[in-house]
Amino acid sequence: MEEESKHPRRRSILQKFLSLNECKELEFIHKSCSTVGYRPNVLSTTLSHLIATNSPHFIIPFLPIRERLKEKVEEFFGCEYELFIEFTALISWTRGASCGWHSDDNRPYLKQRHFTVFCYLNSYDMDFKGGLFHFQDGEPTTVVPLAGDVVIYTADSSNIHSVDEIINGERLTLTLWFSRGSAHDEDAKLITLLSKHVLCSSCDGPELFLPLPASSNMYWFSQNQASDHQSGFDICCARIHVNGFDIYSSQGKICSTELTELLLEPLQLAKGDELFEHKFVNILHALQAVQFYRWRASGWDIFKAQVEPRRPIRLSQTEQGEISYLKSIFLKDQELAEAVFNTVKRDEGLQLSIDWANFSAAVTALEDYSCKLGKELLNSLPHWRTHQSIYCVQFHGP
Ligand SMILES: O=C(O)CCC(=O)C(=O)O
Ligand SMILES: [Fe+2]
Repeated sequence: MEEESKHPRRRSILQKFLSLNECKELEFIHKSCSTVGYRPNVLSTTLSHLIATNSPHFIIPFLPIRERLKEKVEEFFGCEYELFIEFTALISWTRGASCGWHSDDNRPYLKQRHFTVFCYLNSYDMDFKGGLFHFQDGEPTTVVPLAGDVVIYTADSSNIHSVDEIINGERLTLTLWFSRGSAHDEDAKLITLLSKHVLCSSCDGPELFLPLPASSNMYWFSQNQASDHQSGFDICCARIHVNGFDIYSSQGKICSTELTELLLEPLQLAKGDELFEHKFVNILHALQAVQFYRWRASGWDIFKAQVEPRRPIRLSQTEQGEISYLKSIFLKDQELAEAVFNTVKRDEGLQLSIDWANFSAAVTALEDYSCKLGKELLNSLPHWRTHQSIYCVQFHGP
């Protein structure tokens, strides 16, 4: 009771708390790494998933944002130095997803969640239709998701809320829950995972952080729950497809028993009758390049002059046939894939404007970007282990 009267605040909207580039960078990570979520039509990227798929370096861009949010939540609710981040995830909702009235601690196993933070990474009407957020009572009642805006509220029953059904597009948030209980500290769990996964794989240098796909079920999107891969689609192939690319397997003849393994093997990207010569280590690596290009596409002129354009190779009829065959396997329902992932208004021109010289520059820039994050991770990890806390470590010198 006393706690209530001292801190009666229950919610706040922080406008433009994240920069547009922060939103875009997290969008890149989500679209490169997400898996099908815990509910139909929902996709998610958790930090532990990034570690498990050999992409722990992608945790780095979350750190300054997590720190700023923690500070803000503690300040707003008057609990400085008392909170722990319980869970961090990128979550996207696609057509058909919605959520009725509820509070965020409404299950016995969720009682440790004391405060909720939703950062909107894209915008209502521009990137998706539907998906308005409502509080059952009090002010504000309705929140219109806009890229960069953040909603913070107490996770208890004083903040009953709902989200309208998504009509179209992909609605993306960075979601965090905060707890007063140190036993629920996400950092401690992540440090344990990082210590296991990273220390053993990093001996040869950070350039080895190439993605490693999880089980193929985790990427299979289907309308019916009991998915046997006979309907629906692979989300990685679908994202590559809606960006105007195809995948080509250089593994020679396709043997049907090994099809599910195929996406774990080296493959190439194609567009129309042109094949890009670069070999990606697996589907996630190819997807990363496509999403990176999409993220940075506007600034490529600077890079273009610095790289030798790699000439595309013309595909033969047989090779084009193989591409169509792969599509028929991994995009069983192509119409559904397009309906789920096609954006609402933006980037309509992107599919038409792919230029292999620019794309090649993007692949090189992605390597530099990943290498920089990888180095930062490897330098930070000993500090995190010592302090049992994940934070932005300041490095001096070159
Ligand atoms: O994405 C949102 O705006 C809210 C979603 C929500 O209420 C939840 O995941 O508990
Ligand atoms: Fe909720």
